[in-house]
Amino acid sequence: MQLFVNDLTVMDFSYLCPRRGMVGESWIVDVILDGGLNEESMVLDFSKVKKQLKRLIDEHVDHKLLVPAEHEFARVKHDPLTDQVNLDFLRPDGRSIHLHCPPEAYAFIYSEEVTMASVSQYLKEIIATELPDNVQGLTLMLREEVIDGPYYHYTHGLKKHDGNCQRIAHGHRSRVKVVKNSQQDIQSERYWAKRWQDIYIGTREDLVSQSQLHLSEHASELDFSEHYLFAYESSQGLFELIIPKSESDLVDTDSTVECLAQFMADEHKRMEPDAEFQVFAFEGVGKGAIAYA
Ligand SMILES: Nc1nc2c(c(=O)[nH]1)N=C([C@H](O)[C@H](O)COP(=O)(O)OP(=O)(O)OP(=O)(O)O)CN2
Repeated sequence: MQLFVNDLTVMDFSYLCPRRGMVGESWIVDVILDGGLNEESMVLDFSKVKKQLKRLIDEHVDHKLLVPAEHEFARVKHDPLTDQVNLDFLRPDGRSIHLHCPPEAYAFIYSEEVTMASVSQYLKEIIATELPDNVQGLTLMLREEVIDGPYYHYTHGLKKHDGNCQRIAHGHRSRVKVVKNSQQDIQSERYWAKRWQDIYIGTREDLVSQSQLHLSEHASELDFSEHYLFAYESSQGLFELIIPKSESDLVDTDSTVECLAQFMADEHKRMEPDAEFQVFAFEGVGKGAIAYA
């Protein structure tokens, strides 16, 4: 017998890609369980499927940075004294990425690439150990939201959030809608899809100098003029990130979706002061903020 649950959850996370850098993603999870019936004549109570599987997925992927631990660019070092993990992703041509964060900020995928297949395998191994004996098989199907217009992938961290969004490198794949003078404006939507294609959105007040960071031996060799350096401390610990300027954008506010929607609306108003703008900024799938300028 097979049991299925579609739209079990949406995983919002970022991953490291040798070519694209840091990529924000939102993947929808569908699941199929194979097994015999238990004493309730069920493969597994839907409520348990939803709660237990979602909890495991949240714990192991959601709001984390996924690292392709077997890629030749990846260097990982745990400091047992501080319980911080240094991650260096040594992309060539000055595009390396470096982090110094609590262990919970990362998920290590033992593969050369982070793909739907490698993440599904990683989660399957974790979830399989927690299933009751009558459930013998598990299939996880990951998919992107179908978006019939422009969208972007961004990574950010919300230092004031009291949950996992405080992690400095988690992200989303998000659609955007811009209305200019009461008409949907595809040109403006394409502008944001290009500007924020694979972007790190940092808050200007989180910029620090190199002397304020815990640099790994790899990061200390960098040309710092080509990188932004961000750091903050929040309830889960100390978060530090060094990332190429060419793959980042700066805002003067926090990067909540409310602030990003307003940032976009204000940018349009600055470029065309005589027009009226309404921006629908999504954060992942099915939620977001609307701003006016
Ligand atoms: N009003 C706002 N609330 C939250 C914002 C925001 O910008 N404005 N942002 C976040 C985080 O960035 C987070 O990444 C949002 O992800 P989400 O998956 O929705 O968060 P949850 O874990 O709470 O939801 P699940 O569906 O359970 O994964 C948070 N809030």
